[in-house]
Amino acid sequence: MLTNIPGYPRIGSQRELKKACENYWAGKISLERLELTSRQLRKENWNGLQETGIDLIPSNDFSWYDQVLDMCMTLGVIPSRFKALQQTFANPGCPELYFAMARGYQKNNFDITALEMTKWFDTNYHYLVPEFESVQQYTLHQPKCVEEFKEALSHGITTKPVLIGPVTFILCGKIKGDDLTHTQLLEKLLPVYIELLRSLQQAGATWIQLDEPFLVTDLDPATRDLYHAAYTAISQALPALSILLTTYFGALEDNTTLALQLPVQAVHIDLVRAPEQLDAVLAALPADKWLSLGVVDGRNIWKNDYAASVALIEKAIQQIGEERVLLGTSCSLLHVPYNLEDETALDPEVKQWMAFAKQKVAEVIALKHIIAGDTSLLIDNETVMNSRKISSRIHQPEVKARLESVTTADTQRHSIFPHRQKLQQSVLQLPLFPTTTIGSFPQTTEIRQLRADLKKGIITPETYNADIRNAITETIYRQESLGLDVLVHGEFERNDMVEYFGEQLDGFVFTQNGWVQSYGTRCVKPPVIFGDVQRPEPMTVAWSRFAQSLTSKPVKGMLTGPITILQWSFVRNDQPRMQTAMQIALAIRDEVKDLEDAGITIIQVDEPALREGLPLRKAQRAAYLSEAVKAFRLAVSTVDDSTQIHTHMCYAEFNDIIVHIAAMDADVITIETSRSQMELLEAFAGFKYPNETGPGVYDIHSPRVPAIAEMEALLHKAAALLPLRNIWVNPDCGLKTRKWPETEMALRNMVTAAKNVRLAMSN
Ligand SMILES: CN1c2c(nc(N)[nH]c2=O)NC[C@@H]1CNc1ccc(C(=O)N[C@@H](CCC(=O)N[C@@H](CCC(=O)N[C@@H](CCC(=O)O)C(=O)O)C(=O)O)C(=O)O)cc1
Ligand SMILES: N[C@@H](CCS)C(=O)O
Ligand SMILES: [Zn+2]
Repeated sequence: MLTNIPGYPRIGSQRELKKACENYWAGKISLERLELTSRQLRKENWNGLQETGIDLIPSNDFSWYDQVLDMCMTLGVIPSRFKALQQTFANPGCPELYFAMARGYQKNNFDITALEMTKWFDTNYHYLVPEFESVQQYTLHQPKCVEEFKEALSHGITTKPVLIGPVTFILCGKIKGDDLTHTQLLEKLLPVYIELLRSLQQAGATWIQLDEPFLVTDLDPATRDLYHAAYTAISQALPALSILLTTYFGALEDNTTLALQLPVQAVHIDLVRAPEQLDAVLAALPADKWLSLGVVDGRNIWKNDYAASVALIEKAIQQIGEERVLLGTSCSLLHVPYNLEDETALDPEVKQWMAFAKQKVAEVIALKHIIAGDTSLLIDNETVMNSRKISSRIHQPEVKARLESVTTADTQRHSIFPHRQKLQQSVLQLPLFPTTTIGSFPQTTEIRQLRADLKKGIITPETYNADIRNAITETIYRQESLGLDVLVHGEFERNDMVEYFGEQLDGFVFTQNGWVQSYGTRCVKPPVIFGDVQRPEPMTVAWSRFAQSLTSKPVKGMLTGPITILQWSFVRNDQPRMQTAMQIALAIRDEVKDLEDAGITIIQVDEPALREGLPLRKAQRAAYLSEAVKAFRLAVSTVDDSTQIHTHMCYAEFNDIIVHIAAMDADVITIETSRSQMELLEAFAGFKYPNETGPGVYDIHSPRVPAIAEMEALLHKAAALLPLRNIWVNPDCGLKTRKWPETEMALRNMVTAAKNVRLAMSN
């Protein structure tokens, strides 16, 4: 029985890659230095996995920014707007083009927007969306995976290169213009894929992992044909290559036969998300195929329940024999932190239930040993599992009782929206096209340093609070002088919009170094929900009250919603996720009420992860959405009609869930639309979305300063689609990753654009 790891974290256990890339971008280190750090990180990962005894060690799971972007560069999927830049940086070893595609490029007389970024399936990891154009000619542009395979070989390690499979690569991209079909695209890409796989084979690769997570989604007949065409062509061209077709994040279900009949050596399935699929897969597995069992959770941080995993493994062994079984994690370990051993401050009782990437690899090896007869490991694990089941730290009867007493009335505002809107207009007295921002302002090095100093005890809480108050004061005045209508306090006191709340809620623990890549060099440290959640005391009220005291303009209270807190945390797996979400909703509800009582007239409850949590299978979506909407409504429906509830969402395609967005019944929703040129608003208009909407007028992910005319044009587009009094003017998302100068320039232009449109509309 071989052991298999589909992918390992790449940011470095101390986020060395983040620091190296950011320093390279800032011109503080050379390319050689960045490459040196990268080589060191890859070597550490490979050596670590080899020392633990893993058989199929991944390579090409490393990336400077994103593995989908790497695939674009490898195959030459480069949008034509980068052509001139590509000629300027013709040397394939030069990363300028790569980073420009990731981050946009606005210097040396170029002004090129980045590739779109979106969520990788239902994770908090973002990938860059490939753009396919009919004029593109694909060639092996930068065979990074071959270089990394050879690099590992030079350390004496034969790795299993990991690539995005051809069909998933196509499906996660966008075809620009409609003169190219998926079939034509596959025909163009396949020869390059085959050339790449051949190069890997020639370099000595025997196993190659092709990731095809789209196989756990609903597929139409044309897409199924793509799978047949792609894998038939690959196996005919390279019959001796062992392809490990890798699926994760769900069950194959109706794609079981399709996946198992493809001409590959082995198929990997996710038995953490979908243990029930094992029987069907074993029954349909052809006699010449191997099965890779993903039994150790790559998406969460809980220790593996060995008894449950062993039952699955033994079932597979009994039916197909040990020699055809591979054993591993459910998916790449990219989604969990490096090493639990680094956590010296974690509550020991909770810590004993947890496992990070390094521990998960050890669990895979332990399971192999148990299968080989070492039952002592099983007994130790059972003791830990039992301690979690009976721990008094987890269950809080008063939380459960409160949740049981929730009624439908608790999830409904007092009056319907038109009535609330009138009341709110008379209280708030806002102009047409009111301007606002999404909440965060630049998290400068100085602000982050303050928090670091507080943590290290270099400054006192009093000094920290005073400095944060100064930052808020300055930001309120900046917003006033920019002429914004609805202000925010800037979120300076927050390390992260989820971790900050986790730190203040019972039932959570948080880590010191549990970093996970979110996009590019940006990382998050998801808090861990281990028990029943409740709010011991107000979390944001003092900051909001202070900010409001500085101005006569409304300052939005700023909270994170229950589904987003759930999605961006590591969630307990001993009760349904939605039960946990409802407990969080009650905690947020108390905060909403306290903010209102403190005189805050507008309260924003962000739900950017609501779309991300949508089940990958359509059949499961309605149930999720109805519960997610209920959780949001429970969180906000405590307020008076005159209090305006905002919500915010980004990174999402909302067309298919617009009905549910409307059901949230927020008075105002601010959404990301600028990268798609407001395409999304057609869905809002078509559906006659009744409440107010702030379609983002500029992309905050890039330092590029948008021109007034650009934003005016977008606002005119919105005005043609929505009732004028329902339109707000705001950026796509929060400004925490931006610097102050570009932020001020962009907002000044935005306010001018709003004023111009107001004027044009009143004439
Ligand atoms: C809106 N987004 C978010 C997502 N998920 C979240 N959990 N939170 C989000 O906001 N998903 C979707 C998007 C993703 N977007 C982003 C945007 C920006 C970041 C980001 O900037 N991450 C920071 C880390 C944030 C943080 O926790 N900062 C801490 C400081 C941590 C730190 O580095 N400390 C240093 C010491 C400081 C020093 O000495 O200078 C250290 O420990 O070494 C804080 O502010 O206190 C990042 O840097 O990657 C993430 C997702
Ligand atoms: N209020 C948050 C939302 C991010 S999705 C912010 O502004 O950063
Ligand atoms: Zn956002």
